[in-house]
Amino acid sequence: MTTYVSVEGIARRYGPTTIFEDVWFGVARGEFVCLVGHSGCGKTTILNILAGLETPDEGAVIVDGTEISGPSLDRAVIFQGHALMPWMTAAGNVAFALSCRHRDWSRGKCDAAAREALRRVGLTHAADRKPAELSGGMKQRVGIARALALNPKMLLMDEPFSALDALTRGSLQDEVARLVTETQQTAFMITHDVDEAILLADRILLMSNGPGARIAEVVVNTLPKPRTRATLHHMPGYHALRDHVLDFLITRSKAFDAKAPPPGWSPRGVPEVTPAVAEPPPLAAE
Ligand SMILES: Nc1ncnc2c1ncn2[C@@H]1O[C@H](COP(=O)(O)OP(=O)(O)OP(=O)(O)O)[C@@H](O)[C@H]1O
Repeated sequence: MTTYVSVEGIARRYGPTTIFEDVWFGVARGEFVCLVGHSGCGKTTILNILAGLETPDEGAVIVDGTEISGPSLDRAVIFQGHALMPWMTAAGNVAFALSCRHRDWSRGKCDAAAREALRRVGLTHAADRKPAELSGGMKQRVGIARALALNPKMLLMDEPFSALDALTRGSLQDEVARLVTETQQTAFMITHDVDEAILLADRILLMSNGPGARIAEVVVNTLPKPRTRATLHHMPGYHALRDHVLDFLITRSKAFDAKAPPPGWSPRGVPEVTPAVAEPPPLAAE
């Protein structure tokens, strides 16, 4: 896989406080990368830097060979809140984004493409409703439809399901897993939910606690796709993977010290681990 995004030594500082520094990683074309870490370590800042909404205090982000200098419709963001325009219908919201992306498209073409995008997320029936007439999950679906309709080169998601109830969250996670696998979408997502990361990610970046946070470890998720929430925990390797990420969050994220790093760690050579292969396959059913 070719590297699409290259994050090269970025840092964020506020006065004397370094939130994170020396952060290096890449995202390959078609890859789904999740960033996991405790509150305050700088995850949203990193996503905003990738989106071009913030500039790093040091380092650079190279996308497709060019350093980014601001936001682009090539990198669509799905936020925690859905950020829909309340006076427009669901279809209107998606069509508006499409008309910004494709200045030469007619109103009819934008509307048809918007309705197709809403169909893909199961919202055909709600296309003509305004956000106030939609549930939280439906609104978030509109946000997802809008981002996917733009056919971005990269999808950036900041805890897109965290404000939803557990049932809605689960079904949307499955939908996003299906859609990104189908479309081979390159994606970068922040989550606090370990199962969500295991469901969606090809690689999980584990960030140590701030201040002075770093990418401490990269976990390679070898569980086969397609994955669904219903089958995930039966997959051989799932428990080893989950325990590894949880152990990091509970103990190693605090203990990590970039001045006395674990053997084999360097900012540009963060160790990749593959916990799932360490777990023997379950015994065959009698
Ligand atoms: N204007 C500011 N001045 C000082 N510190 C700031 C400012 N803005 C953000 N920070 C700090 O930067 C750090 C990183 O914030 P960020 O939102 O990126 O963290 P996060 O890992 O995404 O957190 P969460 O998981 O809670 O969303 C936080 O510790 C925050 O307190």
